[in-house]
Amino acid sequence: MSSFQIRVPATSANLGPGFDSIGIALSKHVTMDCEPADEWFFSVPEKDQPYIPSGEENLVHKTALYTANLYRFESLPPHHVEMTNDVPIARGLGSSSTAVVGGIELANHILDLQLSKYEKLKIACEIEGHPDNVAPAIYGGIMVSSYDGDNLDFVRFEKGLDELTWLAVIPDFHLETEKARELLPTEMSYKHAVHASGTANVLVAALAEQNWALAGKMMTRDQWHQPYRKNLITGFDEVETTVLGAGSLGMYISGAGPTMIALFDQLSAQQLDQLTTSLSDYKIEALSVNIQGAETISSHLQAN
Ligand SMILES: Nc1ncnc2c1ncn2[C@@H]1O[C@H](COP(=O)(O)OP(=O)(O)OP(=O)(O)O)[C@@H](O)[C@H]1O
Ligand SMILES: N[C@@H](CCO)C(=O)O
Repeated sequence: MSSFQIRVPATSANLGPGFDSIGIALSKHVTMDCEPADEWFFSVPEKDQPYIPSGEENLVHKTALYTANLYRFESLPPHHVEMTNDVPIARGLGSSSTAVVGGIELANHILDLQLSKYEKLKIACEIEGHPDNVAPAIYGGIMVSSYDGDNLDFVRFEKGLDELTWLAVIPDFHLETEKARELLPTEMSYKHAVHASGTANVLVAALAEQNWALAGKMMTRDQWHQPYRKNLITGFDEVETTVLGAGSLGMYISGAGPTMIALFDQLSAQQLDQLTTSLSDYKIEALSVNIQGAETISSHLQAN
């Protein structure tokens, strides 16, 4: 067995009202260079070492073993995995999904399982519980998905997305998804849920019609999670006012936060510079869509 490389994109979930259902793959990646070894070892960038273990308890390995077990393999031949990570941990850009999807790719390649993207997504949903990050991490583009623990259905959008800039405004603190979910109500009135689902419906229709202005408007009107989470993000209102003032079509909390994403259909280099200066307390990155999703490349292909 020779060496190979796995690349998994960052993802931004929810897009406002598409809670646990909608997500987009973006132009940041985790790269895993894998080669056979005597024991499992994940070589993690220094900045990530406090959060990502280097041994078999690493989420990538746990997921790979879970996948192997599903297909009646008791173990996986050990590998050395050199990770390069451009996706910040616990910031709302789908880092845990890069690990889950990376683990499925790892098992698929080492054991030659020949899994389809749909089979990979089913496994990823069993682990993550909701498809919003893992679906675009596997397929690329925007994925609108529904998973109830058994049935899995989705629609994928990619048309016109390359015209857009997804400006990530990344605060300098971590927010674990588990903690951000504890803030959400356990019940909602029927009337409120109908209103919240109407907003999500219009978002999806706007994405289908490539009506980006309407999509941006719906992103800011979410009722499912943002009203409960935005108070955790000091400066949320100020960031929103700044990006809307600079021509953003709408801003939402990416995944469970704390990153905020502002959608732009036009953003010049000069505007980007101005925003970077005005929002100097944050890391600012102008991202674009990733269309291909996760990829595994064998070493003989890498050399070509
Ligand atoms: N590259 C990686 N390799 C192994 N484990 C990882 C990796 N990246 C993230 N993780 C695991 O995922 C955890 C972070 O998951 P969490 O769901 O809190 O954040 P997130 O996925 O970045 O955010 P969100 O789901 O809101 O987009 C980390 O603490 C770590 O355990
Ligand atoms: N839909 C999820 C994304 C993070 O996993 C949430 O907002 O909690």
